[in-house]
Amino acid sequence: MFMKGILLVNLGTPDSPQTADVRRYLDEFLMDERVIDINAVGRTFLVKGIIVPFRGPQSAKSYQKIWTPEGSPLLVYSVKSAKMLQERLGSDYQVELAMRYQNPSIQTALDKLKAAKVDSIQVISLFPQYASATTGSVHQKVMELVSIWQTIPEISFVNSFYDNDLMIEAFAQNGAKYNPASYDHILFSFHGLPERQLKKADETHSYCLQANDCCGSINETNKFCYSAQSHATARLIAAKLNIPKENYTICFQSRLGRDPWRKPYTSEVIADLAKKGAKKILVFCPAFVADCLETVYEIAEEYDIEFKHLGGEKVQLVESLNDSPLWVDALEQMVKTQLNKAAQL
Ligand SMILES: C=CC1=C(C)c2cc3[nH]c(cc4nc(cc5[nH]c(cc1n2)c(C)c5CCC(=O)O)C(CCC(=O)O)=C4C)c(C)c3C=C
Ligand SMILES: [Fe+2]
Ligand SMILES: [Fe+2]
Repeated sequence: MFMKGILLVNLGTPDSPQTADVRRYLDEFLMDERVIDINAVGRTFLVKGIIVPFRGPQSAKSYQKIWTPEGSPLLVYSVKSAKMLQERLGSDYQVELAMRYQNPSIQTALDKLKAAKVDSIQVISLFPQYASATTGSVHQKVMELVSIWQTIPEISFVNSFYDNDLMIEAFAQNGAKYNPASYDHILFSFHGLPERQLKKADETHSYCLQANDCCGSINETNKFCYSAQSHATARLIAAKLNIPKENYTICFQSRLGRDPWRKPYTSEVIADLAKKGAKKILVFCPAFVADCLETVYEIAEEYDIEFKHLGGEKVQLVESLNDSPLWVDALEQMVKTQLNKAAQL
């Protein structure tokens, strides 16, 4: 009997919300040359000299606010959805969950798949939209680790799933519970990315952030662009929920440092909406398949407080896919589609 290995990989989270663990996490994460993509000396100075010592304690306080009795939401939901996928797929498959940074590590997960003598490994990075800093980094790490194995099994990688219909439906169903028509405005807030990284992904060097409405549709030039894929995800969810174009804004959150990141910034869009008299805003965060610091703290807590200070009433977060059965349907479909593709070759 052939045994198929499935490796699900999410970003990673600290082992605990204590400063030392948060610092270790930030260090591993931000020293990744795909994340802070500047020269090694500059990156080391910035990360080890500034961000880890100063941001560490501040981030630890934020993590303490979102930590649950079971642990960090990102890990708790990722583990739950991996278990649900294992149950769905049955005993011909072995599903392992890993985190790109910290634990459970990719090394440990790959060791388990190797011990199970799997015939193939399918890697699914849990980021709907491709970015070098996330999916690219996961794929590089897996390739590095597997490259020294004596026998390298068949390996496939899912590049992105920004338009997966079941995933779109899952976000739409979560949003529908809030009756989007009853809100003054809807935001699709994606994790930000430095403009520099978006431009580096554009091999023509003349399209991304330069052509008029460069993210308005997916085409040959921008098909791997994080921003274009984010815009496409937002359009698809909006279409499912019949949200007219003028009632929503696509924006980007969680920027770090002084370099320009993809605009508009969520914080500025929210401030602007408050100025215009909006009272209730509904926020989807479809760059995240599990709730995490960036959703339950940054959006539901920080931005809600800021909006209220500016005269607004509520910033309502649409919960992420977490352990929803429809999300597990989407994962199952990705596994089966990839296997069918391989069988046809
Ligand atoms: C969804 C995709 C993500 C992209 C793209 C991404 C890029 C990116 N992130 C940072 C810096 C930080 N991100 C942090 C948290 C964080 N980021 C993602 C996802 C993406 N990041 C998630 C899911 C999380 C939450 C993790 C959790 O434990 O809940 C943080 C740490 C938190 C903090 O201190 O505020 C930092 C720092 C950069 C620099 C970057 C692109 C280059
Ligand atoms: Fe991030
Ligand atoms: Fe782009």
